Amino acid sequence: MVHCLPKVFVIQDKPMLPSTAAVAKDEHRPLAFDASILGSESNIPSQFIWPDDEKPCLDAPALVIPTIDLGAFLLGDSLAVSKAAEVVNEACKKHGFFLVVNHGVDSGLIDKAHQYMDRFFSLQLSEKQKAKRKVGESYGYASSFVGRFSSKLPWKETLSFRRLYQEYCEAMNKVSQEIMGLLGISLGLDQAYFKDFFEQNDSILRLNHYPPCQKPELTLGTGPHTDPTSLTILHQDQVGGLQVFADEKWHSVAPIPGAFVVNVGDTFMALTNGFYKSCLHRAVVNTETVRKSLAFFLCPELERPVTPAAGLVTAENPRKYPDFTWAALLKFTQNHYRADMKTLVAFSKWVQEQESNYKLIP
Ligand SMILES: C=C1C[C@]23C[C@@]1(O)CC[C@H]2[C@]1(C)CCC[C@@](C)(C(=O)O)[C@H]1[C@@H]3C(=O)O
Ligand SMILES: O=C(O)CCC(=O)C(=O)O
Ligand SMILES: [Fe+2]
Repeated sequence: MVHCLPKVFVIQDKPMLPSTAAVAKDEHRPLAFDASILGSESNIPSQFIWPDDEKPCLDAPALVIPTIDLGAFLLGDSLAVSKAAEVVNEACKKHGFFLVVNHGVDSGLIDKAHQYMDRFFSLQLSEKQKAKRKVGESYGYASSFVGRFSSKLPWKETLSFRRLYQEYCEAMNKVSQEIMGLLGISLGLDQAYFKDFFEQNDSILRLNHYPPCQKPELTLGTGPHTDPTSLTILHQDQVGGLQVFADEKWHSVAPIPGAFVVNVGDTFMALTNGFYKSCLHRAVVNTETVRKSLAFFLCPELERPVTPAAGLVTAENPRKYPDFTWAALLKFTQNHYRADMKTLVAFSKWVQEQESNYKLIP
């Protein structure tokens, strides 16, 4: 009901996905999230309250995270290479998540990227809205996706783009190529296999800005999901809030200055025919401090067929997913399905349905 809505909301366009929440008359119109005001609001709007079975635990135990010394791997010493390959193989088969240190990315560049981010998110909402993401597009400014969803809204604002932040993206591209070399070796493939596959790519950089929340036990900065993309290289600030699901429970991932958090996404899981798991994760918020993260999502070229390496399809491990393109999966997550922990299964079903519908047309 309109009188329940705090004044921080501004009316925007219609949502693309049907609401699953009971919405009162005027709540059919989605709203915008003004971080500067909502951070001190103790009356949390219902659209931001997550169902009980998905509510966060704020004191999750810390995960012991496998760590890769990328510098040592790149020197090519055979012992360091086989050690690194063993660590990623184990981590990716189990939960799809590891840390990378000694990666060679200048700390000044990372700091600069965070400072630019501060400048953007501290602008007034009306200014940020000038970069607003258009319906059906995956780039631009989004405040809680109020134009896309109407329940389980994430407590965050994001800015996603492809070409800006050139220097940072180039550094991430280089690191991701090196990690792809290591992932190839770890699967018994040629070091060049995934490097070649991802040499041309349609990657995305996303800046996540999580304002404080007075009731963090009710909300989520980013809901539980696996990334539909291939490999995510995330830099989180020192606040903490990232959680990973491993050994049947949620764990917190303590920030380590200068380290990158790397996780496998659904597209890479498909490329390995399910050998490597896409990592289930989420982000919680807190009452005191703004939290920021920079996520580089390595993605294949939009139209390049995503099909598993021949050596990974065997009699014991037959094909798990249909061939697809990143363009199709991206479209699926932007227009039909909100990425969660079951995206790849839902998408595979959708692809198969599309194919059988197509065959029915004479
Ligand atoms: C292709 C993508 C969709 C989301 C951004 C991303 O680049 C990779 C992860 C996806 C996401 C973060 C998963 C949780 C739900 C989501 C809506 C979000 O909270 O941001 C997802 C992103 C999206 O814009 O659809
Ligand atoms: O902010 C974080 O720590 C995680 C963000 C995330 O999972 C995402 O953007 O896909
Ligand atoms: Fe993610």
